[in-house]
Amino acid sequence: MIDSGVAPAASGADVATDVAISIDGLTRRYGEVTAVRQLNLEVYRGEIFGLLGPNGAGKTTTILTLLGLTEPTSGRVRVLGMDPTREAIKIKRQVGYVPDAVGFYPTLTGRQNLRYTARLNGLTDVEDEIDRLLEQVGLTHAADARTSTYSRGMLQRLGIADALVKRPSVMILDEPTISIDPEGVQRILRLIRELRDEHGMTVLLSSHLLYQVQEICDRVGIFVKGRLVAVGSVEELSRRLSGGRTVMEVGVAGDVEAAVRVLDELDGVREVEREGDLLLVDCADEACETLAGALVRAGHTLLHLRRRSSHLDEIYQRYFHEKTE
Ligand SMILES: Nc1ncnc2c1ncn2[C@@H]1O[C@H](COP(=O)(O)OP(=O)(O)OP(=O)(O)O)[C@@H](O)[C@H]1O
Repeated sequence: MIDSGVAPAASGADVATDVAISIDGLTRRYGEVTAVRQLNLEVYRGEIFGLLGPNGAGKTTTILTLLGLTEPTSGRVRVLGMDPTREAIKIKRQVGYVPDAVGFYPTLTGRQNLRYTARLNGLTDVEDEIDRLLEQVGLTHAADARTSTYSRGMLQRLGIADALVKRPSVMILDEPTISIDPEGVQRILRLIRELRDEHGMTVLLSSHLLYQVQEICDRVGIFVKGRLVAVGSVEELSRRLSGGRTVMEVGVAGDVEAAVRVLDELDGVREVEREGDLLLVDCADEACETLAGALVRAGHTLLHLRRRSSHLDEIYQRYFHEKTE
């Protein structure tokens, strides 16, 4: 059994100023299907949090509950301290939402659609902001074309600009880059990171694209069949799975075989393997700190020393299989 690190949310946690989203015992059933089961989760202000999980795991249902677009069967949800069921309109003003399939008025241009959203939100004097957003999502060239001529990826980019027009303090994105080309993805990820760094925006995104999530998210939650089976940073989850063992990458100048002999002798070192110019040292967590000193004392010059953590896809597969077997 893998320790999931999933603890119930503290009661009344949403009143604390550092929590943007709090979910406490959320269950959502559709007839016989339980889409989300006893979910407890907190997303902190200024955090980028990734929801991961296979099709049908319950990610979209959770997001719709946060936006007041569907009601919990039981449990309690708060967004910026507000109850989405009762204050959906207020939440809509402060939360930008990018659904997986974005719809716009097809006969209006991208720019006109953004203007329309701004007006709906009571914002005036937004022309410069709209120009900037179109540039940030890479749509300046198509700003004055009707959205009926946009590709799916272009609509998705416009969806992100549209959610940002109202200057939200929380952004919720469902598969934000699924139709966007790799170069566009890098641009969008950079933008999300900048918005967090510069404006302290809280970001919740769902994705299947694990490398992307690994690159951008501070913490991730892994969903399987309506349950959140693990929460933490990629490094924390990786450490939890490794059961107190670590792989260290070591690079030394000169006599590599002699370095292998030094490492093999150390307490807590289980195996030393070669991978190109590097040595991979499988050792107990406590042994990691002794490697560098031992090598230097034996006269080796250390060129590289780094803890190797699991990639998110490895972590995901492990938790996924644990819960479905
Ligand atoms: N309106 C609905 N009516 C009935 N069942 C639904 C409804 N919405 C979702 N479900 C079911 O709830 C479960 C969770 O669906 P949900 O869309 O939340 O998953 P997801 O993790 O977002 O999946 P995907 O990655 O495919 O978008 C699925 O079994 C789905 O069939």
